[in-house]
Amino acid sequence: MPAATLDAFLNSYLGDQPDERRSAVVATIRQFTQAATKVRNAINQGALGVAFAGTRGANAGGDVQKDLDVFADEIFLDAMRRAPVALYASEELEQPVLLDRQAPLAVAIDPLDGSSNIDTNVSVGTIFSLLPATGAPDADPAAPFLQAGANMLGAGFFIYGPQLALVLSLGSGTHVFVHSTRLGTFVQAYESRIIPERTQEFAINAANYRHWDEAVRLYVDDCLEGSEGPREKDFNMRWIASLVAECYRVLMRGGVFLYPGDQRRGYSQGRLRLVYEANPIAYLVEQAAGAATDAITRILEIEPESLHQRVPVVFGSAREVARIARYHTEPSAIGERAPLFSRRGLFRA
Ligand SMILES: O=P(O)(O)OC[C@H]1O[C@](O)(COP(=O)(O)O)[C@@H](O)[C@@H]1O
Ligand SMILES: [Mg+2]
Ligand SMILES: [Mg+2]
Repeated sequence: MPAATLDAFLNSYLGDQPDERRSAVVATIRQFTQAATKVRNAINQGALGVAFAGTRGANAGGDVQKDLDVFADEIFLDAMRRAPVALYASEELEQPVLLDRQAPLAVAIDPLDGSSNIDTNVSVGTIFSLLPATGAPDADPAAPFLQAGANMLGAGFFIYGPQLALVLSLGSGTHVFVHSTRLGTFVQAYESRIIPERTQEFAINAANYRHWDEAVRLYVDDCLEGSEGPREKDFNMRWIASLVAECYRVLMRGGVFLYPGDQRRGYSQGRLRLVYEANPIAYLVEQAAGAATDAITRILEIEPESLHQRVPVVFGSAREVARIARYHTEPSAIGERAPLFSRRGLFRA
């Protein structure tokens, strides 16, 4: 495949007679790439950087805030001040920031995803969504962010890993660009991604096993039984604790990711945030022929009720995501572990 630059890709998205919205999308992505390069440079400095992994208080969602979370938020907010963006809603901020009330876009962002990995030199990232700026930005700044994810104009994430990469969808496929230090720009590295519909790899934080509901336990039990269980094949398990890294892996080779709700206090809706994390990831996964649900319902159809709400998340290879929904919606099959053969029919690959 000839390597196309991000610029060439964005120009072809613009077409010959770009409308205001498309022009705004492109201008915003250009600002994002500059900001991401700055954040990557800070991450590359590791402990040599300024107060790199220090902690602050808690953010709007109640998570411990690291200095790098705040630093990344400031860099991206600053970049969005130079973009045609009306409102900036961040995981790190209580309320959206009003930037340019005339502008056509609203940006939702998780400026630094996977922050628990900062000190461990594991990939972290920045996740963003582009939404149409609806309503009156002064009167109701939350309104554009409470649209169902299906209304998004585009979504993406940067991953600060061994490679700096941008995963991007503007509504027709999911594209991966790697930053070329030689060219000083992002270059398309792969064909538009297609997530295989079947998989033998799952990702979940198994330390929470005792807190899960029965459907999730049964699903994982069946995977762990491997070729001797009802799935009749062996599985591999992964957990990076960095959503961007998990999603990147799924885009590259398939797999399924679960962060379900569980019995821990504050975790009934899992850990991930609908507006800042689940929606953009679901958009990218669907655009790559995968599926994303809250275990049952398609994520992109959920209408957010509040900016920082959490949602259970299951995404990846479409058949595996559908199978996990069946573990939830057909409890009779779940309740009766025996006879094994009755489950075999229902859950066979
Ligand atoms: O530590 P846990 O419970 O396994 O959760 C890991 C998940 O939390 C996250 O780190 C949440 O994102 P933030 O780092 O932006 O808060 C995800 O990237 C990851 O999938
Ligand atoms: Mg996150
Ligand atoms: Mg974060």
